This record gives sequence, C-alpha cells and structure tokens, in this order.
Amino acid sequence: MSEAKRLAAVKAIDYVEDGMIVGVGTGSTVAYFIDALAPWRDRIAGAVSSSEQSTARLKLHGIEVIDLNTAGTLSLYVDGADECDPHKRLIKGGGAALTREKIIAEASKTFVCIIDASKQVPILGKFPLPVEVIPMARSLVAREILRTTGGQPVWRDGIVTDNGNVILDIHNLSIVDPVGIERELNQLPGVVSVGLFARRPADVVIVGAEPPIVL
Ligand SMILES: O=C[C@H](O)[C@H](O)[C@H](O)COP(=O)(O)O
Repeated sequence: MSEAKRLAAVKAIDYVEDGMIVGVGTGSTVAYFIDALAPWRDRIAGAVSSSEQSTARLKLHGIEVIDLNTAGTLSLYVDGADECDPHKRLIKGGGAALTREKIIAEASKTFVCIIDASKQVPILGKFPLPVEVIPMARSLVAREILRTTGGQPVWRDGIVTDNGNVILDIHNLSIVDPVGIERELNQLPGVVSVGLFARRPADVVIVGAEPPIVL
C-alpha cells in the first residue's frame, strides 16, 4: 500500500508552483510528499506545517517552515486522509493532527488530498471519527457523544496532541449527514475540533495508482 501512497504524493507535486508557500499535512502519505518536495526547496517560499512530525521532516530537507499568521492565505494545501467519500468529504486525524490540519485547510484555496484506494468509501464512519478534546472535558464530551450520536467514544489513551489535548475516537458511526454531525459535535463545550472535513471538503483527490487517478 505504501507504493500507492507514494504515487499519489508524487502526483501532488504537479500542483506546486514557483514562489508558493505550501501547506503541508501529516502522516505516512504526506511524508512521501515532503520527500518529493525536497528538490523544490529553493523554488518555493517555504511551507506551513500541520504538526511537529511534519515540521521535523520539512526541516530535515532544508525546507523553511513558516508560521500561518505570517503566511496568510495559502494557494495550496496537500494532506492525506483516513477515509474519503464520493463528495471528497473526509475523515482525518488518525495521526492526531486534525486541528492544525483543519486550520490550514480552511486557510487554503486548493486542498489536494492524497490517498490510496483503501481510503475510498461510499459512506464515512467505518474509520473511528477522531475528536480533539480539552483534557478536563474528556468524560463530559464522551457522555454527550454517546447521547447525541449513538456512536461509542473511545479515549485514545496515552496520546497527547501537539496542542496538549486528548483524542476521543467515535466508533460505529454511519455518517449519512457529515455536515450536520460536524456542526453538532463542534458545538459541544470542550471539543476543540472534529476530524470530519465536510463543510470544507477536499478540492482535488489523488488516488495512488499507476497512473494516479485524479478526482
Ligand atoms: O492526523 C493525521 C492525518 O489526518 C493523516 O492525514 C491521516 O491520518 C492519514 O494518514 P496516513 O497518510 O498515514 O494514512
């Protein structure tokens, strides 16, 4: 499967242009993208990173990492996903980086999502939906999730996000109304962000294959 991830990541380089500040996601697929971006280090203006993990890899390649507040609106954001439906709506956050990813996606004109075919689903929800939560609200939010969605929240024990928070993964959801669930969960006090990218889906999805499939 990693070859498919690599093929998708390399194809995403087609969207990189001289002088750009590139938004960079997180995960194993994005790691291939960062590697493919390395030869561009002197042609791009730098990158905005969604995690400490991606920042370390970008710096390893000598790519300048720029604060989003300095960068402003980005032309391009490239990131992976855990699930993708036919409307390019996504579940993300398997690597706990959902909040910063969501911020950068929102700040970007074009979001190119790079996946392998195993991530394509007709309806989102088989992959447990990650929710980033303020630590003191963990039990409260879990009870509310149980009450309002019927899904089973499971604390990702031992994981602390780059923002110092915890993750609840919601199991057994069939997400027929992704925008509605995203809105509903976002409103719970204690929720920092939800790993549903429905209100702001991807603009382009690249499925790794030989040749890559661009949706
Ligand atoms: O928090 C992690 C991100 O949302 C990743 O983009 C997602 O989990 C996919 O990761 P991978 O490319 O490793 O399958």
